[in-house]
Amino acid sequence: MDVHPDVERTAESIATMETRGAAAIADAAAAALATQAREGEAADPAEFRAGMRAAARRLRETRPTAVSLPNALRYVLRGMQGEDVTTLRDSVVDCAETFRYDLDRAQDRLGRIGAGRLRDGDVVMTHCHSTDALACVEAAVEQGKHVEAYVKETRPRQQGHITAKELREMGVPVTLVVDNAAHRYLDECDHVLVGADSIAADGSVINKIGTAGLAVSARDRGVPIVVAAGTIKIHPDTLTGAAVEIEHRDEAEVIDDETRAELGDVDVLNPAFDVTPPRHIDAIVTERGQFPPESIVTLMRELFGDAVEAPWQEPGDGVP
Ligand SMILES: O=P(O)(O)OC[C@H]1O[C@H](OP(=O)(O)O)[C@H](O)[C@@H]1O
Repeated sequence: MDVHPDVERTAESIATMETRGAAAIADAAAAALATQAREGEAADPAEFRAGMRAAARRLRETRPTAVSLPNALRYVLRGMQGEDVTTLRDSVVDCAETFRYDLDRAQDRLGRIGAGRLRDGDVVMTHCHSTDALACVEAAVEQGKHVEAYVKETRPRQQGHITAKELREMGVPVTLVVDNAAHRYLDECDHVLVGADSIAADGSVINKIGTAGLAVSARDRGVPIVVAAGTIKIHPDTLTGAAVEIEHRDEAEVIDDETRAELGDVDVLNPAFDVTPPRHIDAIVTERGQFPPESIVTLMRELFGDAVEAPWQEPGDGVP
């Protein structure tokens, strides 16, 4: 079934990482579902529902690791109610709007909670670019605290440059370092502050590749590791034992054509994420408060219950 061109464009933009970051992906997916509902050409309720499921599947298949994407799709499709096309359409559009509004508010709230951990004069080390992590720094700055940052470059896509720029816009002094220099500068830092793409039931944090190594180094240097992540990053499937799929991206992000030719027969791996175990994490800051990683499972049960639906599936199709 064809999906609305806007859904196709959004899916492309997520897959190519023009739209990136777990929260931004969730927001874009909800907006695309609203467009599918508003502008899709469905003759009857069954066709409307099938069109919504097809749009959700197209968005779902773009990137596998950030659970904010399927959580957004679940939220919007669960709100799809009605016996005629107009009611169905309105319910999806309303639900997508509520989701996007709540996502924004949740980030503001978690920012204020995370800011409570930062004292005047603190230095943070960041990895990749996380809007949740930056919300904590921004709130601290708004409270009048002076915060400085060591920003890891984050190979291969160098999202650290985005972080550096946004911190500078907040007036935060920034020192950009290559990833391998993190250990050297941790003694000058009071916190490691990162985001998350998914949080598993045991409190493991799945985030940009390099987070796990940074956490090991930070433990060694006695620097607390704080993960800023809205509850949209909680991965309900892990409650029943499912593993979080780690995305592997193209080798072209790591080496160019010329280097590829020089290297010859060499395998290149480009995993986008890694898993930091709960024992290396001090706190997970959400809009519902901050939690030790081990207690995330309680929040997960409260928010998602035990049954995880895949509302984009066609009836009778067993594959989520
Ligand atoms: O939701 P926010 O906090 O903005 O971002 C969360 C995480 O999403 C990013 O992944 P990518 O750059 O899309 O691969 C980073 O891993 C970042 O920590």
